[in-house]
Amino acid sequence: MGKLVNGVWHDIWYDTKESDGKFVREDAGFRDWVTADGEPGPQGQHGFQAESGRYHLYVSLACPWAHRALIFRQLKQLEEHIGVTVVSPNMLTEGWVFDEPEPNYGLMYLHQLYSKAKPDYTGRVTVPVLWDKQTQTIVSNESSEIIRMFNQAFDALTGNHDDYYPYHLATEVDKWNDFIYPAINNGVYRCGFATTQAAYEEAFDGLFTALDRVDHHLSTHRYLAGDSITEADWRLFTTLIRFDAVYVGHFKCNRQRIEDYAHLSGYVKELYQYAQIAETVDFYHIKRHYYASHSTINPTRIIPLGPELDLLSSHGRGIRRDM
Ligand SMILES: N[C@@H](CCC(=O)N[C@@H](CS)C(=O)NCC(=O)O)C(=O)O
Repeated sequence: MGKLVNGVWHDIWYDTKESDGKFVREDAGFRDWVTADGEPGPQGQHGFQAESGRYHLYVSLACPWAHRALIFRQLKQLEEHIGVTVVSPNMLTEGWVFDEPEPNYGLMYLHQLYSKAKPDYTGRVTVPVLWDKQTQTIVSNESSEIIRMFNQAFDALTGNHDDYYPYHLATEVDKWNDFIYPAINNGVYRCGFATTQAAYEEAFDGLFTALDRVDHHLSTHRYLAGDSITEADWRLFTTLIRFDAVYVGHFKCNRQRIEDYAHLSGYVKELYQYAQIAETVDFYHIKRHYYASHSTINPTRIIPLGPELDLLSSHGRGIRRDM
């Protein structure tokens, strides 16, 4: 694990000294936007035109943020239009690496792609990365924005108009995202990467208070916003699906498992069983990455064999109705 400083790779772990032992995630460095016609993005970001075969997605199958992008590529039938390269699950001294040279330039390290885009780049080298082969640069390395682009920019090419951020639910989806990101999506990392007892306990309390609240909501609602699956559900899903396999043990998020929740347990199964989603979930990569890469947390790098997960049995969510 490390970062680029002025385009040069340094092998350094997260610095929590300045933040009382709390893990603070860095903002993504590339924030441009793909749009149907190349017009600027919603906040005036530089626009790149949606074209078949022009963009390439670099992901880790372990990473919950990259998983969002992979899910949207699948849901929106972008497989033929946007190529994908999966990094090795082991993130060690060179950060994310490729098991074999990546297909566009034969690079071995993801940080080489970042310095190709910006030779003096300073920042962490994260997945996902949406790469533009035409101008040879990173369009975006922010998953929440990549999935918004995938949700509609390529609709004319794919003919798929499914909308996971519909206008009439946008405020509600944003509200859920704002609640779930700090406490749950990033909350598990704040537990796992905390370096003081107090920072861990604060993250732990926030995490389980938030999970309790979501579980309660799901007792009377099938999904988070409205009566169909939205972006907010997929964003929550990528954390929930890793929870019992990794976060309970490795990140010490162990008050209870998702399987022990009355409603979250069925909800995560329903999303897992949604068409083509199970094939985006790879527990080998998930377990291997966390347990073998974070040597400060697990110095022996031993990867636990369990738990046995039951994700294919009946989810029991079909009869629920919004109230
Ligand atoms: N804000 C980014 C966060 C991505 C992120 O932090 N990815 C992790 C993997 S789960 C990563 O690549 N970490 C490498 C590092 O921090 O050095 C997003 O949502 O796309």
